[in-house]
Amino acid sequence: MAEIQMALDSLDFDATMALAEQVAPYVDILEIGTPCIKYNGLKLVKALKAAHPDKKILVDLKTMDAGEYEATPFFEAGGDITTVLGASDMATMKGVIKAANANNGEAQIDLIGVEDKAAVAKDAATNGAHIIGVHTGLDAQAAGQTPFEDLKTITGLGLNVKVSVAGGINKDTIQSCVQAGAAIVVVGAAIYGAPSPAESAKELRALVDAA
Ligand SMILES: O=C(CO)[C@H](O)[C@H](O)COP(=O)(O)O
Repeated sequence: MAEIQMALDSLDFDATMALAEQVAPYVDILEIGTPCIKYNGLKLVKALKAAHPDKKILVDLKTMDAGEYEATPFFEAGGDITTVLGASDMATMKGVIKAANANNGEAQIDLIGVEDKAAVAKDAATNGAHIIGVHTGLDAQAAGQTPFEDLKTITGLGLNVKVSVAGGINKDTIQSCVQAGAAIVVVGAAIYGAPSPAESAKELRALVDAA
């Protein structure tokens, strides 16, 4: 069964906690988005884990250097998954993988901006990555890009890792992502931008479970 990850991309601490409360019944992973974690820091990781001990917390650090050093406190604060850029040095990725393993967590390699995504995915999987993230970022989405072809390329490699997909996923595309082999589907704007985020998350849950 594929997991749904809700991207909490607001900067506001209280709004983030409130949105998590609304969507939690329908999602598996609560993601603290990159701008949100930079703005709010470890305090938000602790608060979110305390409020939702049954959910995985992904901290979208998008680490680029000093992997183990940067990721460790976020795992210790209650994060279950942190992200590291596939554009970083393999030593950085290995540092985050080491921090994850030391804390019973998972390291996700984010392929955002990576030219040869298949090569990085293979290398990261060989080095113990837990999740490979196929990701079209917000700025690339605004330029008309989508993650769907890259998703097929990465799942087609048959690597022994979970594949996550993010980048403008909504109710019209979520089932095809699951059918293409995504173990985790990430949704941000399609939930937080909906008139009722809870209703949107509920609808997406039903679609994923039926896929
Ligand atoms: O990581 C992100 C941006 O870098 C977003 O959280 C991710 O893309 C999901 O949001 P959306 O569904 O709105 O694209």
